[in-house]
Amino acid sequence: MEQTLYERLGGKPGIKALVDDVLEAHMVNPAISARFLPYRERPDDLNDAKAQLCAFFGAGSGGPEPYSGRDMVTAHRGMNISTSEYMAAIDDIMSVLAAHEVDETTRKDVLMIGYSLKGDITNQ
Ligand code: HEM
Repeated sequence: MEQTLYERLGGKPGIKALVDDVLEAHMVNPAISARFLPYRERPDDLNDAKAQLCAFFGAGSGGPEPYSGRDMVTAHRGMNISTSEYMAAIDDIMSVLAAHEVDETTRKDVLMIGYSLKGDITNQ
């Protein structure tokens, strides 16, 4: 039987490692670092954000963990995230997946899911 996306991403530990590195990448990406650097001063909030992201990606990729965070429109409302900021975030995600040697089909699957959320996240 085919593996779920969750399994292909390495399950819970694999997704945790990806989320950690994606947030680190956002903090040094000049296009979006200003949005994320405040978390450096608030490690508890950073850990909460990471836990929400792990649950979101886990639940969305076929894993057992429930996601109890906000929907994407509500979570990003009022931030006025531009299309170029959105693309910068997607670039970080794709780079981290490549660095973790996630295979190309899986990278494309993640890209499609990310792209499907664009309208919910940008210009809200
Ligand atoms: C595919 C793209 C994205 C996904 C899947 C995503 C997912 C999420 C999730 C699951 C949360 C947690 C929601 C909660 O705590 O209830 C969140 C929060 C957040 N996102 Fe995104 N996001 C994306 C793109 C972006 C972009 C492009 C930015 C900014 C450049 C951004 C900035 C933030 C910030 C600052 C928060 C924290 C909000 C708060 O705690 O008030 N996100 N995102």
